Amino acid sequence: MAAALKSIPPSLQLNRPETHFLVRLKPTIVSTRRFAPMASLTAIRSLGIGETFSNLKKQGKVALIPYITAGDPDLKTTAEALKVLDACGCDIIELGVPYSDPLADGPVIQAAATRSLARGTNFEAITSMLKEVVPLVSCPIALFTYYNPILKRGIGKFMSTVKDIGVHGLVVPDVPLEETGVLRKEAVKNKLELVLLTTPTTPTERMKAIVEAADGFVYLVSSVGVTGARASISDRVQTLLRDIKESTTKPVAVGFGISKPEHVKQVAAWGADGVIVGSAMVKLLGEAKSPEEGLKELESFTKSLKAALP
Ligand SMILES: O=P(O)(O)OC[C@@H](O)[C@@H](O)c1c[nH]c2ccccc12
Repeated sequence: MAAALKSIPPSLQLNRPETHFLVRLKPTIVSTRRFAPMASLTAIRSLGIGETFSNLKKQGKVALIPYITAGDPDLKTTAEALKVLDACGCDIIELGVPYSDPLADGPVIQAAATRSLARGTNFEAITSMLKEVVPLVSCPIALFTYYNPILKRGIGKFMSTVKDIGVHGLVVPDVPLEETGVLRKEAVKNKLELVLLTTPTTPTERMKAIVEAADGFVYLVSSVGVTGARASISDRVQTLLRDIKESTTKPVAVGFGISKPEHVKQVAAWGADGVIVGSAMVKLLGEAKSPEEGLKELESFTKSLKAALP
């Protein structure tokens, strides 16, 4: 794992409130949730990722997108954390599938993956937890996984499993652009939005190809290196956002290093459609004295970030 801390290998190109009054399954309860208008009483599905962004844009709002590692400190707490994040007004949630060789992750998320795997978290346990929780969460969830676990299960099988649990999107940081064709075809077939990543060192033509192929949103990695809270966010992000927005009308969300309300405010002011916060959230949950303590800290931290966003 220590090796993984080295810089990312060159090949590894990284690459809410339409409130619909809805009669839920139990017709006695009416709730204001961010769900698509229901065709029937049988299916409750939140809005998709792209739809969420377009709703926010109409309201002049910026998406708050937390990332947490599934199973850290345990899956029960992950289930609670998803509900807390949703209740605090997060607009999309990235849920990470723990992986043994997370090349693009810094020490906080690496440690979270190690803890989660050590507890025996596996893909099957994550999907059964999600089957329970997704209907209770009003914002779309994007499953975050490295490419290898997808290949291990078979792309088609993986995609249909993910669709069946009601997840809306997929973020695969290490899929080489050249291999996104197959992944994207299966994702589209299963109505999943495949988010692709561009970095400060991605050549312009390659960035344009990534942006063209991305669904849901474009993930702009704010800085070179691995994930992890930074003291400040490089003002290069402003230029990178401008360059990307010259090539697309697709929403662009910025991640890497964002860990304070002032970061969130700054990145939104630079024109981001969404801000992604991972390591700072993962640290609160995974390193707290108890799961309850972690959930409490997650709630107040998330509220502070939400308050800083337009
Ligand atoms: O942890 P940070 O610095 O806040 O960055 C978001 C990041 O955690 C999340 O989007 C993510 C987790 N693992 C990744 C690997 C590659 C790219 C992005 C990620």
